[in-house]
Parts: sequence; C-alpha cells; structure tokens
Amino acid sequence: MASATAYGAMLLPTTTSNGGRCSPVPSYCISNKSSCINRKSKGISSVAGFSSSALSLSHPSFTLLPIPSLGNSLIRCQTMSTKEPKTGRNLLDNASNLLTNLLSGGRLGSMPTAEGAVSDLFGRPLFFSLYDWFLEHGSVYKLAFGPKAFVIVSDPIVARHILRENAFSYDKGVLAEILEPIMGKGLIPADLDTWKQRRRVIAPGFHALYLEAMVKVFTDCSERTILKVEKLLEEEVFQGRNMIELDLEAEFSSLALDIIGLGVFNYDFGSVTKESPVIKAVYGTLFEAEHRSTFYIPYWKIPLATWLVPRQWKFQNDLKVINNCLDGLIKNAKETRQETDVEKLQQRDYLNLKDASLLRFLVDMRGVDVDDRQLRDDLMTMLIAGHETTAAVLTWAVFLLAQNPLKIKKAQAEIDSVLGEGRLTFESVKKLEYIRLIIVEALRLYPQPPLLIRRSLREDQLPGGYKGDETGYSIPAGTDIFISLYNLHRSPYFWDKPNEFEPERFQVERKAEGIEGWAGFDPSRSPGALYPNEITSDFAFLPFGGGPRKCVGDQFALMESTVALAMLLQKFDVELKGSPESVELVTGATIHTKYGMWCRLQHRSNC
Ligand code: HEM
Repeated sequence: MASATAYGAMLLPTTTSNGGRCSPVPSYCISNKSSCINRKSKGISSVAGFSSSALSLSHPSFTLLPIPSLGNSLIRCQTMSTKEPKTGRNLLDNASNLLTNLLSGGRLGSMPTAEGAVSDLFGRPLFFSLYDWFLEHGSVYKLAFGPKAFVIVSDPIVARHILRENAFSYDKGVLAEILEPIMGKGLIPADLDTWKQRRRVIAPGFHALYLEAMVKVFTDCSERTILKVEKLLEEEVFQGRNMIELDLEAEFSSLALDIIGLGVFNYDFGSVTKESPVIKAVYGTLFEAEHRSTFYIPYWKIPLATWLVPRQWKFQNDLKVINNCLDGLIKNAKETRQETDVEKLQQRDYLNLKDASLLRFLVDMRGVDVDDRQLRDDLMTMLIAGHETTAAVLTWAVFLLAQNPLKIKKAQAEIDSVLGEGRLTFESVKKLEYIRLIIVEALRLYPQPPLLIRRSLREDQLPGGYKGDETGYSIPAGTDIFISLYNLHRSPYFWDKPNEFEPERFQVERKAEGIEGWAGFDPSRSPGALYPNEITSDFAFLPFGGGPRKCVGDQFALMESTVALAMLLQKFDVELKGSPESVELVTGATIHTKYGMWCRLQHRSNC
C-alpha cells in the first residue's frame, strides 16, 4: 500500500523497496499503486516461479499521507539515517514550496520545517525521508509539501496529547473522507455522535469470555493452514524433496480473512482452501480502497464515474456482493434475536455457543435497536480493519525470525515446554511469553499502519516534546497531522538499539532518564496485561493507537497472531527463500511485500 489519502495517504505513488538488511547500496523501486498490490498466490512454488492472483490489503483505520513507503535503507541494517541529504531542487520543487508557505505552511509559526521536494515523491521513499527529517528537525516538524503543510509527530508526549489528553479536538480528516464510501458510519470514519453511540456498544463485545472462545477459532483456522502445509509437504516427499516454498504472506492473508469472518459475523470464508465470489469481492474492495488512498485526485467523486469508469463499476459490484452477504447474515441474526442485558450477554457459555460472534452480541443487546445499515457498516469496518493488519504482523514476524535462527530455536523451545505436541488453549497463550513478545516486537519495527492521521478541529497548543520548544507549538484549526508510529517506535531517544529485533527488550524496565514529561517503559504499570501497550510505554509504543480511538480489536489481534505463529513454529522450520534484500516492501495502510514473503518450510529438525 502506499501513501497519502484514503488511509491518510492521498495522492502519492507508492514506492517500494527491498526488505533486506545491511546491504551497502540501497536501491529503490518506485512504482505506481496498481503494480504495488500484493499478490495472493495459492499453492506452492516447488523450485521457481510462482503463480499469483491479485490481492491487496488494507487496514482502514489509518493510512498514510503523502506517504512514506519504506525505503530499503529503512530496512537495510534496520537503520535509517544513512542517506546523503538531497540537495538539488528543481523549478517545480521551488514553486511548490513557495506555494506551501503562501497557502498554509506559514500559519504553523515557529515549528521547524522540513522542505519536501515534489521530486522526493518520485526519487526516494518518503517514509525514509520522514525519519531523516525527524532526526534532523526534531520530533515535531512541519513538512512543507507542495501547496500543503503537514505536521509530523514522532514524540510520545505530543502523541499522548493528541490521542488522549485532547483527543476530541481532532478527527481523522482525510482518512474519514476516503473510507466513508466503503465503511459508511463504521467506527473509523463515523462522525462523533455516531462514533460515541457505536463505540459504547461494540467495545464491550470484546470481553474476556469472547476472547477465550476466539482462541478456539484461531486454533481451528490455523490448523487448516497447518494441514494444507502438511499436505503440500507430503506431495513433495513423494517427489524426493523434504521442503516446500510457499508465500506465507498470502497464507496469512487467507488465514486472517477466515478468522475475522468467523469472529465478527460467524461466516466461514474458507479462504485457506478455496476461492469464492465473496472472497474475490473482499479482495477487490480492499484493492480499490488502497488505490484510492494513493491516487492524486478523488476520481470516485467525479459525476457518473461509477458508471463510466470500469474499475468503479467493478468496485460497486464488489461492494454489492459483500453487502448482500452481510445483509443475509444480519437478517438471520435478527430473526433469531434473543434480547439480553449486556452483563448477561458477557456471561454466556461462549465456548459451547454455536455462534459466538460479535454480530450475535450486537444484535442480542437489550435496548439497542440498531438499523441494518449501521450494523453492516460496523461489520464492514471490522472486516477490513481486522484482516490485513493481522496478516501483516505475522508476515513481518516471520521475516524477522527467519533472519534470527537462534530466536526461532528459543521460540520453539518455549512452545515445546508449554505445549509439547498438544493443542493450544487460552491458558497456553498466557504461558507463551516469548511468542507474545515476538509479535509485539514485530509490531514495533513494522507498525500497521505506520502512521496515524488526524486533523485539528480547533486551534491547539501542542507540547514541545523531548528536545522540542519548551513553549510548545500552536497549530490552527484544520492542521493535518501524521503521528509517525514508525519514527516513534524506532526513536533513538526512547529505545535502546531501536532498529534491532530484540523481543527481550520488553522484559526490562527503561527509566525515563531525565526526559521530562515521559514516564519511561515499565511493564508493571499495566498489571495483568499480556502484551506491552501504550500505558507500559507511556505512548512510546502505539501499535494500536491510544486514548478513546484506540483499536477495539487489539487483544483479539494479538492473541490471533500469537496462536498462528506458535502453531506454525510448533511444526515447521522456516527460512526465507531468497535474501532479505530480495523482499521488496510496499507501504500504505500497512507495510507489505511487493511479490510475497516466499519462504522454505520443512518439518522441524529438532523435535
Ligand atoms: C494487528 C492487528 C491490528 C492492528 C495493528 C490495529 C491497529 C489499529 C490502530 C493503530 C487503530 C487506531 C487508529 C487511529 O487512532 O487512527 C485501530 C483502530 C481500530 N481497529 Fe484495529 N488493528 C488491528 C486489528 C483489529 C481487529 C482484529 C479489529 C476488529 C476485529 C480492529 C478494529 C478496529 C476498529 C473498529 C478501530 C477504530 C476504533 C475507533 O475509532 O473507535 N482492529 N486499529
């Protein structure tokens, strides 16, 4: 995915980069959105070549702005500030920066300014530039880009102010504009009044017994993936080979789709093993959402575009297929409604319910007679929000692990001692501490989405943050802000060895050491939490955002990823098919690969 509009990205071409590490010569591959769409392939490539059909992913809660694609240098050596500053500015750049200052940038007063050149969008990944500018200008700076200015925030104190302390002075700006045609009044793009009503109803749906029941859904679905791999391996053994090559990103995408369908509306897409018109429509919709987020003009608003532009026509058809499917599920749930108080709903015997889904919970809640349209928007939002993000976390966790065989062994040793050959349960998730930390460390290095988007509804005074202006920065109403989770999670001020894959880091307290206004990282600050979060890190670690708009599905997604990864490593050894450098990255709402995460899998050698 890519850049700046719908998911925050609006208007920029996607850049791609190699995902390799420690290669001396960075090389960037820039391509337009459509060519950067992920490929979903079913099956294996036994030695070379892989077949693929189009797929794309996106978590709609966010997305990026004129965005950032990861520069390979970002990934390379997992460090970022390595490139020569760009010096040459062409006529277009100068004109565009002049416009910026005239039209909007000037209103941001004394804030440090990074002058983005329009040519940067094409010449180097903007994401890489955002990190460089952070190191150069500090953790709150103005990015003057063309006729627009954006404020880039890479500091926990400032992020806390925007997301929690003054949360209702901000909305999702351009992100909401792009997602509204797809998600209607779902939580992400909803207006404040609708959001308040629906959040109050949806959040209690992710209660403890529901999550416990979901662990069974996670294991059942992961088992299908494991069986599929086993079967493919068996076929290879017949041919005298003991390993297969598989695009794990595509497999995780199917797995996450099956899980979200069952968990949210009790619908089995069965996408691990088959294709269907509904599955195709889901991927088609995600593709369009991603395209919108990266295109220069809101072409979908052009009168008659729906009828005249073939891709718009297809998009409307895809939406219709999904909506029909969701409408059928809603109708069925309403016909079998058993109205119950929330407290009683939360105490149902979820492990033995035929339908433990969130839809059932929402429909059965007493006193909430929500119309079908709103329910459909809620389901669509969660389908999109919960799918690609989780698939991406698993993909990057495997990418990082595959480069650290010792950490794979350590993870497998934990799995053996907790599970042996046995089946995973809710109780075992609690014991799989190292696997859980691998998941959060993957989210630290590859946050999904890498940026959060906000627009100020009124004038505000941002804090200066660490090393910033002591008096802070005043911003006018209408300021577009990007909280760069990527910068925040790799900030040298808040993390030791920020670019290294070190799951163990979360076990150790990190004192604030003179950083005024930041409480440091302290695992004991959130007693009982299974995973580090924005509270334990005081907003230095924000993979699910923070404050009132924090992700509602965070525990669902974390447990899902923990289960899927543990079950994979319980059975198989995994390595990358090619070098890490050959994994090209594409960014947008989430960070994904250009051609898939091709891995070699074989039965474990050490069990
Ligand atoms: C690893 C997986 C996931 C990640 C990294 C993730 C990340 C996020 C982030 C960062 C936000 C906040 C966006 C903002 O402040 O602008 C968010 C919001 C949201 N997420 Fe997730 N998410 C994940 C999985 C899920 C799942 C599984 C669901 C539902 C089943 C879900 C549903 C939502 C919803 C509905 C919101 C909007 C909340 C609101 O505005 O009240 N997400 N997510």
